[in-house]
Amino acid sequence: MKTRAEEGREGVNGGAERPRKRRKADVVEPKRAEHPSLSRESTLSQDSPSADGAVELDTHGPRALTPDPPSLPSFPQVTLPPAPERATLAIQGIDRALAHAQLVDPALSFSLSHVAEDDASGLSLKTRTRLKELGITELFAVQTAILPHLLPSDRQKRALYLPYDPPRDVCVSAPTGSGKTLAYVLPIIETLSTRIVTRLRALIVLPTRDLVTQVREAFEAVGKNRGLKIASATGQHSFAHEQAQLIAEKSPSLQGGSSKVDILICTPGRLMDHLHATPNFTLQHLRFLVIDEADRLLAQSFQDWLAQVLAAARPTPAPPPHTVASGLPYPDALAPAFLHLSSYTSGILTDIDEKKETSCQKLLFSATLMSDPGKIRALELRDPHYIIVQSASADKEAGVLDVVMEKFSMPATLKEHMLTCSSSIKPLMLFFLVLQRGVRNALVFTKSTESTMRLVKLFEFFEVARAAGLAPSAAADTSADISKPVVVRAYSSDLSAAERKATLEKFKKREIDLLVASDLISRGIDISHVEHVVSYDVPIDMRKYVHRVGRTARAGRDGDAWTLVEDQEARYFKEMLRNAGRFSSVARVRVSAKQLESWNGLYETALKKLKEFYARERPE
Ligand SMILES: Nc1ncnc2c1ncn2[C@@H]1O[C@H](COP(=O)(O)OP(=O)(O)OP(=O)(O)O)[C@@H](O)[C@H]1O
Repeated sequence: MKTRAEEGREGVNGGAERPRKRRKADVVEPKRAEHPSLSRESTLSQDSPSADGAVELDTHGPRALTPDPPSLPSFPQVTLPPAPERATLAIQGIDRALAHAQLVDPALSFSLSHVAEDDASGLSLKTRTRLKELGITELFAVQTAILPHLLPSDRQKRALYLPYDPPRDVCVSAPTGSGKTLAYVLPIIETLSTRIVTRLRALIVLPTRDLVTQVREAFEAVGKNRGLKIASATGQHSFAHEQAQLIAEKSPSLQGGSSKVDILICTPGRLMDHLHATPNFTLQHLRFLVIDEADRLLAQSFQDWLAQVLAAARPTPAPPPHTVASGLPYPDALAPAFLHLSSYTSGILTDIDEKKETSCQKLLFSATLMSDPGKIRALELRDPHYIIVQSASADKEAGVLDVVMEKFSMPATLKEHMLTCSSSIKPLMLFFLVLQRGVRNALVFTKSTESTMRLVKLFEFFEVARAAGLAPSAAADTSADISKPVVVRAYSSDLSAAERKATLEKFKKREIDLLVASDLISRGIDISHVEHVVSYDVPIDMRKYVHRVGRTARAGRDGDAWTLVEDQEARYFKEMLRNAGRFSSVARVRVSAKQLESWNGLYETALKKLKEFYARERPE
C-alpha cells in the first residue's frame, strides 16, 4: 500500500524517489513520546482495529504500522463546517439593547379620550383637545408604544432637569407614514409646557430644509396656545436674522446661555454654524435631542456634527479654582449639571458631590434604522430602549433580525408593482401608466436632476402632441378623464427655495398631476393625497426603495408603487427585493407591444421635439 504522498511523487516524477521533506509531525513526535499518555502506542490504540486486528490508517498506511520513521497517526480529512446562516452572522455582535428591542404590532392603537382629565396615554386634556381639533382621535402604534417611555406616570421623571437620574435614550424603527413625527412632537410639547423660563430645551435635527419646514408645522399645530417658542434654522435666511431669532442677549457671554426659543428644528450644517459663531447659543439645557431620519443623518459627517452636539450637551469639567472669576453676578442661569462652572462655586468636588449628567434624552427615528454597531457607539446612547414597529413576525429574534438584515417593514396598505422593459421604451411605459392605468397624484422619482428635466420636457412634448390629436386616443383601463391634459412639473435642486415651495403647494392643491423629482424628497415628505409613486429609474438600494415607495400609503391610506426596471437591471433589482424579503410582495406587470401601440406615434413625435429642443439649448 502506498501513501498518497508517495503516489503523488510517482505521478509527478515518474517514480524517481526524491528526499522526503522534513514534516512538522517528524519534529513534534519525540516530544510527544516523552509523555506516556501521548506515546505512539497509546495514540494508535485509539484507532479502531479492523477485523484481522490490523489498524487501518488511510493516510499513512504501512508506515504507520512500522515504528520507524516515527510519525503521528492520521487526522481525519479536513472538512469545512457548513457556513453559518446569514441570519446567524447578522445577529452576532449586535447591540445588546437592540437584541432586547420592544416589538410592536402596527395594528396597535390607543383611543384618546377628549373629556377625561386623566388618560392612560399620559397626555394632558389640553393636548388631547388640541389633537381632536386636528382630527386625531387615536394614537398610532409607534405613538402608543413610545409615550409611556417619554411621559412616565411618575411626574418627577418628566422634570426638565434630571442630573442625578437621567432618562434613557430611545431608538425607533417604524414604517414610513406610521406617525413617527407626532411620536416625538407630543411628548416634547407636553413636557416643555411646564417650563417657566424659555431655554433651548428641544433640538430636532433633520436632513433637509423641506423636512424642517414640515416638522415645524407639526410642532406649531400641536403646540398652539401652549406658550412655547418654536424656531427653525436651515440657512434659508441670513445668519444674522437667524441669530436674532434665537438669542436674546448677545453680550456679555453668559455661561448659562440665552435663548428666545424652547424648540429648535434645524439641519446639521446650520446647527454647526450657530454652535460655533452665535454667542450665548448653548445646548446645556437640552432635555430632548431628536435625530429624525437617523440613518441618513449619521451617514453624513457635516463637520462631525454629532460629536460636536454631544460634546456641547455634556457637562464640561470644572475649571481650575484659581481661574474662577469673582465679582458681581451675571444675569445667568446654568443647568444643574453645569453648576460647577459658576463663579460662586470653588470648582473643587467633595465626597458629597454626586456625578451629574446631562438631562438630554436622545430620540432616534427612522423607517430604516441602522444597526451598525460603530455608528450606534458614536451616539453615546444611555441605556437605550429600542422600539421596532414590525409586521408579520411575532418572534422577537426574527423581528430584530429583520432590522439588522435591512428587511424593513412596509405599510400594510401599500401595493407594489414592477414593469420590466427595454430602456428605449421606458418613457412609453410611464405614458401607459398615466393614460391607461390612471396614475395621477403621483410622485415620479428619477436618478438625477438632469434626468428629471428631460423626462418633464418629454412629457410636455407628448402632451402637446396628444392635445393636437396626432394619434387616436386609446381605450383606457381607467376612470381617469384622459381627454384632460396631464400636468407634469419638476421638483429639483435647480429651483430656488421659493419656486420649490410654490411647486409643492400646487401639487398639494392637486394642480399638478405628476411631480417628477430626484431623491431630494424621497425621505420624510408627507403629502397625504399621493396615491402613486413611480420609480422611473430603479432605486440604488433597499433603503432608497423603502423611502420612495413610502411617500404613498401613509397613515393607513391605500397607495400603489410602480418600479420601471430596464431589462439589464432586472436581475439586480429582483435580487435586492429577494434579500429584503420583498420579492413575493411585488407584482410583475406585463405590458404587451399591442397595449403600447396607440401611444407609439405620439412618443416618436415627442422624442423628435425633445432632440430639437436640446439641439437648440446646447448649440455645438
Ligand atoms: N394618530 C394619528 N391619527 C391620524 N393621523 C396621524 C396620526 N399620527 C400621524 N398621523 C398622520 O400620518 C401622516 C404620516 O405621519 P409622519 O409624517 O409622522 O410619518 P413618518 O412615520 O414620520 O413617515 P416617514 O418615515 O416617511 O417620515 C401624517 O400626515 C400625520 O399627520
